[in-house]
Amino acid sequence: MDSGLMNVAADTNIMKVSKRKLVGTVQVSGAKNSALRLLAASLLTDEPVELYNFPNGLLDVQVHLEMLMLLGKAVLPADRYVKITEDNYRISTFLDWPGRSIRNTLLILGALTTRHGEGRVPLPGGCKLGERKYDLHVMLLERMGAEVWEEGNFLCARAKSGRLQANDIHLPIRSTGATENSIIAGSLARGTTTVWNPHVRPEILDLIRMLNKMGARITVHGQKCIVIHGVERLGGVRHSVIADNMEALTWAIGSVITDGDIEIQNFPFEDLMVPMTFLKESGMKVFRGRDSLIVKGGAPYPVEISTGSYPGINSDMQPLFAVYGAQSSGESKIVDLRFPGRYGYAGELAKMGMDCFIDNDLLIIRGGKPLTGTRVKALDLRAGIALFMAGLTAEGETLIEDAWQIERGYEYLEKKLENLG
Ligand SMILES: CC(=O)N[C@H]1[C@@H](OP(=O)(O)OP(=O)(O)OC[C@H]2O[C@@H](n3ccc(=O)[nH]c3=O)[C@H](O)[C@@H]2O)O[C@H](CO)[C@@H](O)[C@@H]1O
Ligand SMILES: C=C(OP(=O)(O)O)C(=O)O
Repeated sequence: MDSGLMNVAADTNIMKVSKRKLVGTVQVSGAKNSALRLLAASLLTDEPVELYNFPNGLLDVQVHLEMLMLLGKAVLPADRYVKITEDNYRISTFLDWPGRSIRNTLLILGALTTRHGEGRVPLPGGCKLGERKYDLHVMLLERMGAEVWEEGNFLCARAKSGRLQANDIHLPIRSTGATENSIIAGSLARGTTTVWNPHVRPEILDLIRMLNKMGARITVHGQKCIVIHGVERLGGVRHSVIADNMEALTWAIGSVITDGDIEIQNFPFEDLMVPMTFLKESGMKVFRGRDSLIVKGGAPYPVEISTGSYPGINSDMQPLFAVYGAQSSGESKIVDLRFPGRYGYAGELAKMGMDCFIDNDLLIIRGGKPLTGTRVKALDLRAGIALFMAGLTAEGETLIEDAWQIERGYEYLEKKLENLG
């Protein structure tokens, strides 16, 4: 069966995509951006952490699990499940990881420093989205009594009094990672930490739910603040990872633009209210089941969106909105307020025939032009999946270089596609 996707050369990591409709049923996996945070939180306890609905197939998750093992944790993966234990090892506070780094090393540093008083981790990696600073992570650890410094390719922290001290953390922007790191660091700090202007989004609520099950005392006060009463120790936990809203949105958009018909199971309705409102207003036809969404193909209309904090449209979603807009007759406009100028992918889509230009911070797409397959490059994860979706609508073959980027955030893509055609 032609899955529409073939990894033609594993060594050069090129993915070949051809035109096809997506028809059938697909199950949304556990969320990358939740699973990674929960893995960092597993460092806060010496007791077992068991995660269900766990996306073992994701490249970033595999990197993270290996990092945990390097630190002294034992990892037992099974089907959509992982168990992390400490087995009497002394956990190392120096993550001497020689491979590709991930953004989550910042949270690993927060977890090591709050539990062991110190940590040393590779500088953060992750998608290159223009300037991606980590000054807020440094600021919050310093506010909690740590000294933080860089040493070559490593970021190091040490609690000056041996244990982090709770404090007020005022975030100037609703940073996802800085909110998560404050929660992680605050959970074992001495006293009460208040995070003002936090980013409250589904992945963060999932992290808080798990930590509270472990014995943490964290309360969310709307978008105003999150209060964390530090505790002496945290225990083991069994927890289920939330569904990946990015993956769910990908299949919904894929169904429309390939004129397909997909039932998306495990659809996180609550987490996608705003993006789905925009898409429904732009021609997406949906039918809601109990925990699934059926999306039928049809004519997409142009979109006008800006990205921002939850419940708004996540910056990660905008490359998919661009592909949606490219299929519609008319002009679509995108502005990314989270990562201004995150439009590198548009240049790659232009190679396939997408008619677009950038005007200051605005991306304008003149939709309705047919796309043609050619050789393009996945500049980051979401750029990669956007090219992949565009490839499903293009005449001829699309060859995506650096396709490993897609595997960072989409597991079992080939297998899922087999069920969709
Ligand atoms: C693993 C994970 O969950 N990654 C997500 C997380 O990234 P991440 O947590 O890195 O993103 P942030 O929410 O922190 O970034 C928001 C904005 O704050 C700025 N900033 C951030 C930290 C800092 O120390 N200093 C600073 O200036 C960033 O440059 C950006 O402009 O949220 C982003 C959206 O918000 C998503 O695109 C990423 O997929
Ligand atoms: C930007 C992303 O991830 P990371 O923060 O891990 O680079 C993403 O998931 O799109």
